[in-house]
Amino acid sequence: MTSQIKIPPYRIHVAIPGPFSGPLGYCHHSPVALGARCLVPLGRRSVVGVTVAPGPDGADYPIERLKPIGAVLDPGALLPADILALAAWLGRYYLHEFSSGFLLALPALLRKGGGAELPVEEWVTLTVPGVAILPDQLKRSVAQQQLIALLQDISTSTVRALRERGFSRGQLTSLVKKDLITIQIHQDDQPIAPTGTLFEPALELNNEQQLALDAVNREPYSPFLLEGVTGSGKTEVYLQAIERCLREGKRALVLVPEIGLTPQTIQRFQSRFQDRVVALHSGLSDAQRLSAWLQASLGQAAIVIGTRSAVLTPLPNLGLIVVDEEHDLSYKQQDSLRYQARDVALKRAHDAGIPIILGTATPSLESLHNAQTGRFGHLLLNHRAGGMALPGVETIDMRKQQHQNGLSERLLMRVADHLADGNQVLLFLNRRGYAPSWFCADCGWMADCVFCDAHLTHHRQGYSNICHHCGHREAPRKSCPTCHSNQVSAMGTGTERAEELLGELFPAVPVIRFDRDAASTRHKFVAQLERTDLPGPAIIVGTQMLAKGHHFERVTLVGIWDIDIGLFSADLRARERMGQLLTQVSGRSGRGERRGEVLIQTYYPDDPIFVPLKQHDYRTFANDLLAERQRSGLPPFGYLAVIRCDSAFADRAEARLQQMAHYLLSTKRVRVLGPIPALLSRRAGKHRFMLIVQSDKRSHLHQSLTPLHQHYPRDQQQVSWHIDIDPAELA
Ligand SMILES: Nc1ncnc2c1ncn2[C@@H]1O[C@H](COP(=O)(O)OP(=O)(O)OP(=O)(O)O)[C@@H](O)[C@H]1O
Ligand SMILES: [Zn+2]
Repeated sequence: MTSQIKIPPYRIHVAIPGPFSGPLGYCHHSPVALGARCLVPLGRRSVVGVTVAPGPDGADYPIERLKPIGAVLDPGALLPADILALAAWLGRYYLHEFSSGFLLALPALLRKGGGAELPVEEWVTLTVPGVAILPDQLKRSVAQQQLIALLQDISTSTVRALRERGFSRGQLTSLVKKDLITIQIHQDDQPIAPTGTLFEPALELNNEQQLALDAVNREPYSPFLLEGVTGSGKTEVYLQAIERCLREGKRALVLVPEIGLTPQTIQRFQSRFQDRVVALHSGLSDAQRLSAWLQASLGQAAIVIGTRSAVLTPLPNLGLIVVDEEHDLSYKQQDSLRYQARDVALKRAHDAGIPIILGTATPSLESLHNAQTGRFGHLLLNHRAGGMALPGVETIDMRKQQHQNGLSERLLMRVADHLADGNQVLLFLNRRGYAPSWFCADCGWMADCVFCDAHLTHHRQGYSNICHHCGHREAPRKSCPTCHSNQVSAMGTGTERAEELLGELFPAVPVIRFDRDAASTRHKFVAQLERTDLPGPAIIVGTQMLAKGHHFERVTLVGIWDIDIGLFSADLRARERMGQLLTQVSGRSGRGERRGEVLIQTYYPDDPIFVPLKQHDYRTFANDLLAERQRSGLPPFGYLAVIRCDSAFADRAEARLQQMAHYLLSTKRVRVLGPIPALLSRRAGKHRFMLIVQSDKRSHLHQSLTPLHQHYPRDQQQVSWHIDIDPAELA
């Protein structure tokens, strides 16, 4: 008896989570659209993958030995061709698992195999009386008047969209009771056509803004660096460039740093455009993220505004990309697939043949170099938009000052003056917690983390000593373990202590703190931001969270409490970051009607970093750094990768990197430095080493590094390692 098993005739290539360098082959009884998800067997498990084009060696494996696909989850392509191509490029370029770009492109629920349908929505429509009524007739409620006026403008909307605009369920219900609107439930997956119609008129551009806007042409791929001093009105240029893009029926993608995507930012876009704006950020639940993603990919949104991973959002007929604060560190993912979203955005714009605007007051050295060598158009806004002058910047020589916990008399007096004038003051202290160390005044002992090569930070809230690297916590010792003295206490000043001190000095003034503890969630962060809107003087104190493009209308004094530690960091980019941070933080001063002032406390007032920064000359500062980079062949004049390796056994980690160094040197295409211990040489019980790999040619770097994954399995003998292409820091 012969039984004939019929082999499904179609060969399907699927990108699957795991350490594979290409797609895996499966078979199926019918063709499957590229970009659809399917459920496939992998060992004993069943996993969700994405169908893709065959890899280089995908065609020759005998089809009878392929396993059949378990189920096809999508009727057509879920990821369009442009995103598939970009996702494949991501894995290759960043030398990571083949599937990582595809998985990054999908919202979590879709990665887990969930359905890709938009949830049903509640739609609000005006009734006949609702169309006819004059909003003023709703005498008692301003909100209801605004709601009716809005609906009369846009005719229909979802309850969700109205709530995003700040209207409440109760206000809607009142209008239903008055028979002015109806709410109906149905699903809508029809794309809309962007129109660029505005709710509020655009601002009249000043000369520089107009020149910048006019330069952003419609030609195929044209990248621009929009370098505009703080408060120069870069956002208005984005808004008007987007308006023109929507008028042509195309869509726009806007990337912002994580902390910059506040309800205020989203509102700024929503109150300008009648077209739908969809936001993608880490504050969304999985279901909300899925809904936003589907709206974007179905073409229901005209503008998508999002953080790092939004760069891979499918958007039909994309016409413009904007990357705000392009220098921001949050664009670089620091684990797993270590991509740089700004660079991915450039690649996306290039492949789509569309303009892209990178905006900032403090360009990254890479972007500045690209602009100065003509690879990017260079658009300049040298003046503040409202005609306000940039703040005066001065240093305070701490060697000559009396101080209380690091707050000098001079700065304290100026704080008091500005508060007395009814203004707000912003104090920057890049150190969270109560104090950076727990210290014995008799012998100098300091509390260290048992798992890391680092001191513990003292936190008053919760009264504990915490390691900021691994999260280890312990109760502060009351006596010194070395000399048994009881003279142990917190030493130095962090934001928590600064808040306490300022509260004692200015009991009548609210102190609003921003750091990862006081603003640990998006919600808390926004609540703190809202407190800064209350009338009257206030002190805002916090870490670099404060530096990211926030527009505090009434801040007239910015005080830099302590940045000296940043002057001596060993990291390649430490000075670049320092200059950016100082410029950005200083730029929060004097943005409203009153002239601002900036005071920088330092024990090193002669450090050359302060000379250009006092004159608001970020460019000279950056060009000095560029000259140094050129001398040493560092980016953007050469190409870098870091291989980091860690293990509970220091010798094993070091030996693994030693082997890699030998191999890499044998390719004769790269220079290798190391293995050397990482800046934090032990973290969470693991010893950490790194290898710095450098080349004058990008292709040489990739050719040398690509084979490493085959030669050295990633996690073996308790050693794990990864490659970081274009590292943001060498730490
Ligand atoms: N053409 C204009 N006329 C009048 N006011 C303007 C104009 N353009 C922008 N503004 C106002 O100037 C202020 C600063 O603008 P915006 O926040 O866009 O600056 P920015 O360049 O993004 O600054 P930063 O880089 O510091 O975040 C805003 O209040 C904005 O409304
Ligand atoms: Zn630790």
